[in-house]
Amino acid sequence: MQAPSVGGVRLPKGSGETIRLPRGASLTDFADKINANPASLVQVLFHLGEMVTATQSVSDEILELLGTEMNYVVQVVSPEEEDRELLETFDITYGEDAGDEDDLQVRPPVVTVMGHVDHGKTRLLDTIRKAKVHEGEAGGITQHIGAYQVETELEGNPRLITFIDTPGHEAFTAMRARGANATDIAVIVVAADDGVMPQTVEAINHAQAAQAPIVVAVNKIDKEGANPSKIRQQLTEYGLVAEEYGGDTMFVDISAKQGINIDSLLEAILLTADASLDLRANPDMEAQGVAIEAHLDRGRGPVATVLVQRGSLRVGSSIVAGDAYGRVRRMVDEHGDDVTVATPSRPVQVIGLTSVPRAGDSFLVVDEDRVARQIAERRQARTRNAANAAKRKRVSLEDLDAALKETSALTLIIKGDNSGTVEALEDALMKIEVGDDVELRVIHRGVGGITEGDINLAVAGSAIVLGFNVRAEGKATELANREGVDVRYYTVIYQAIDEIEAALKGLLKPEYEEVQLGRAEIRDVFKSSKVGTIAGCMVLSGEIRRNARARLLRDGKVIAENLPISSLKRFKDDATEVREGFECGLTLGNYSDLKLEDIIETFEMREKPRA
Ligand SMILES: Nc1nc2c(ncn2[C@@H]2O[C@H](COP(=O)(O)OP(=O)(O)OP(=O)(O)O)[C@@H](O)[C@H]2O)c(=O)[nH]1
Repeated sequence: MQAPSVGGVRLPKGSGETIRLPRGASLTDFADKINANPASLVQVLFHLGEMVTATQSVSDEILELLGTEMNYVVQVVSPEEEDRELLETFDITYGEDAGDEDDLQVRPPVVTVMGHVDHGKTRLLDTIRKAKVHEGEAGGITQHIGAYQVETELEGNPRLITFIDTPGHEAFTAMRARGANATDIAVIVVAADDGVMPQTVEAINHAQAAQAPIVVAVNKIDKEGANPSKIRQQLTEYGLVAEEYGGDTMFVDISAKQGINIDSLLEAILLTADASLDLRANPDMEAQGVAIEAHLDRGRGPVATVLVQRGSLRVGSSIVAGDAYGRVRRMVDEHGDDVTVATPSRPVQVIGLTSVPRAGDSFLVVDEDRVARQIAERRQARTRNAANAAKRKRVSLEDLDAALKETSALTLIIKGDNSGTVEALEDALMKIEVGDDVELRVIHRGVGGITEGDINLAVAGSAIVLGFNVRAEGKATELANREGVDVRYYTVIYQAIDEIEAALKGLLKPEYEEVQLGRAEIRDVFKSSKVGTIAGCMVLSGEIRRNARARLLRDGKVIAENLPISSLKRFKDDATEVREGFECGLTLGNYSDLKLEDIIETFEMREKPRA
């Protein structure tokens, strides 16, 4: 192994081998892989012009740059890839139907209802639930398990639709954030007496981002002032053109309250599904899908509602959901009835997990309990590592590399009375535009009063503490005073932004501009064996100062730049400055090409005030 030296540090260099790092790894993670000292990697990057600390999470590009420099091939692995590889070690593929075309069977569409606050999402889900009870289901839908299925009819054929029973796009996006795409079709509810509102637009954006076809339910048509055609018109702006206007989006006018046109809405959902989606899955494989709701039940232990997306889930199966695992002891549907087999698009409550998964976690059935446990444990370890890494990153301020201190940075801790303001303040601060040579860093943010912990962190990270509608608690104030920590209180966001902006400008490296000091004309040139070529001058304007910089002009052209006024005399005496209208003798370093009538211009560089 070679041991090259960068900035005096000896490093173990690779010979082209591949190292795999999770996305967002730090230099410490890198160093672990190659048995090096993290500080030496900080230095390598420093010499490459990148200033990062050992524990900070760095970009793919930096990991790769470091790899190239150290002669390793770096492969950055995303969490999804990591998980796929984990499953591969058990010979499991998640997310695909096994078998071929012939094994696929039609499955019901899964629908999420979204829309603006109070436009009737909950009411609509209730109405559908009550109106469309499975034939022979005496009790109706009695349980809220997070999703339910209803039976309806299309062109004389019985059909099922699955509704996710958590209205709104928060649940929808939370699931998508975990990589789960549980929804096939989005029903956007718009109240006909209110019109398109901000969250209507958000919901449309979310649905479109997920590439879920949209059916528009124009609700509250029973109300006075309801104007369904206005809704159709408003929505054309968002790319939703009603079929009757020549578009391909189905609009159905309904009243969730009076149960008007609910059947038409269900029909529209099925028609849209049939027209734009190929909803088929293989029921003859081990079940896979997504957890849509989970909680800890006092009597039954962890309870999770899962949506089967492919395969069939059976009582007795070994299952892993996120980092929870177990054996399916019992399955219950939305009527409170026991289920022995759940086929694609069927939501069921599963009892038998040893811990509670998160909404959006994927689940899958494996051959043996042992495999389920091993997958869950490996995922738990990964979650723990990620959490530890995050924690390390937070306290990393103590070991901020000296190199980093050389850059101009303003480090902040933000505390506020609620998470919304803290976020808003951080966002706004991050948007302040200052040059590239200064950086704003928020090392900690949180809700609540300013604590001793915050002050200690501020000391370690040389940070300023911003309190928005919160104050330092007793001991924290003492500590801040003792340690000289700057704690600032605000109640108005703009005031905070203005002050931080001013502080950032103070940190900017100064910009300089040239300021002319004076001009002199050469009237005489003589040589001295001791000091070289001397110019006898008349100061035409301003003043000539010793040690100022000068340029030489001949016939209006610059013939020499950046010359020093190295000696300056008035008659026989040394002078520091000679003003307009006086004669002087000077030398320009050892520059000797001086002629009569040349002009000497002197100037100095002054710090430019910032706008
Ligand atoms: N007149 C009339 N009122 C309705 C109709 N649908 C819902 N409402 C009423 O509108 C109000 C809001 O309905 P919700 O179903 O709670 O609305 P939501 O969209 O779920 O609201 P959030 O859960 O707050 O986002 C309730 O008072 C409903 O009774 C309707 O078709 N006609």
